[in-house]
Amino acid sequence: MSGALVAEGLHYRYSRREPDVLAGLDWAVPPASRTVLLGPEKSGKSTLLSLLAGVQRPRQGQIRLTDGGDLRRVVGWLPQKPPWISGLTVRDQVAYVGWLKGLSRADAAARVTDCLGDVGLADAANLTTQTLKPWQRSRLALAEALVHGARFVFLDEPTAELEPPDRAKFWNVVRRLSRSIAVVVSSSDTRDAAVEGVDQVAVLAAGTWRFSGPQSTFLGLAPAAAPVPRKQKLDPDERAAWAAYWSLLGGEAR
Ligand SMILES: Nc1ncnc2c1ncn2[C@@H]1O[C@H](COP(=O)(O)OP(=O)(O)OP(=O)(O)O)[C@@H](O)[C@H]1O
Repeated sequence: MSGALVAEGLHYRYSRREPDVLAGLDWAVPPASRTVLLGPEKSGKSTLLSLLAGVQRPRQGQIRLTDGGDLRRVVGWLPQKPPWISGLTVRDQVAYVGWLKGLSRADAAARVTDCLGDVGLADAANLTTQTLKPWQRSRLALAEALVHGARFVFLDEPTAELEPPDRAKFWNVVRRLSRSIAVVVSSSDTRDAAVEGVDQVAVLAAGTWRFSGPQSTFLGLAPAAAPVPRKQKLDPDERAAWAAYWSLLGGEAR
């Protein structure tokens, strides 16, 4: 089994005039795992994931692999609003991104078929990007995040726009991918923390951890006295996730 990705003492702020968004965060992402990162709006989820994915650099602190590999070669990133190149086919866009990430043309072309299969887009390989539905576009971006052989992928709010059937299919893709790679999913929907097979849950608020640990421990935090949210029908685990989150945020969650 290969090593974990470890972050130590991460500090980040967007400008000198503004306070730190992250103020000394430590974290570890195990290999071949599924992690859900929860937090209220503007708590720093996107900032943290973009640092871990190498899109931005921390002001202080370090991110490293415990097995000493080259971080840039093993991380992949799915932004909240993934861009696409109009006019290319799905196959060509993924191959192009692979080439941009340093693969030879031949290696990129060879990886495309595997990646599109892994994300459930094999049937869409010859469609042009502008004809894709939103869920297909986010799968395309996921294939791009994986094309160079990522071992850790960071997905920023990938379930935010998905209806329940597409959400369930998305989690099936994550389960399949995480047999060999670590998948970290940020979300503002506590139902994602209750999905079967999630290993780790982390809760970030105002740039500091309120919780980080196994899903079973997280669900066990649920106080019986938590109010029941009215807007959604929740199964027992989803209700436990919501109640645990609510109590970790000191009753601020809605
Ligand atoms: N490009 C940017 N320039 C300046 N400030 C930013 C930028 N991006 C984020 N911020 C600020 O950093 C803080 C954390 O934002 P971030 O997007 O990381 O949180 P988040 O938990 O992902 O929020 P959301 O769920 O709303 O996307 C917020 O105060 C936000 O306004």
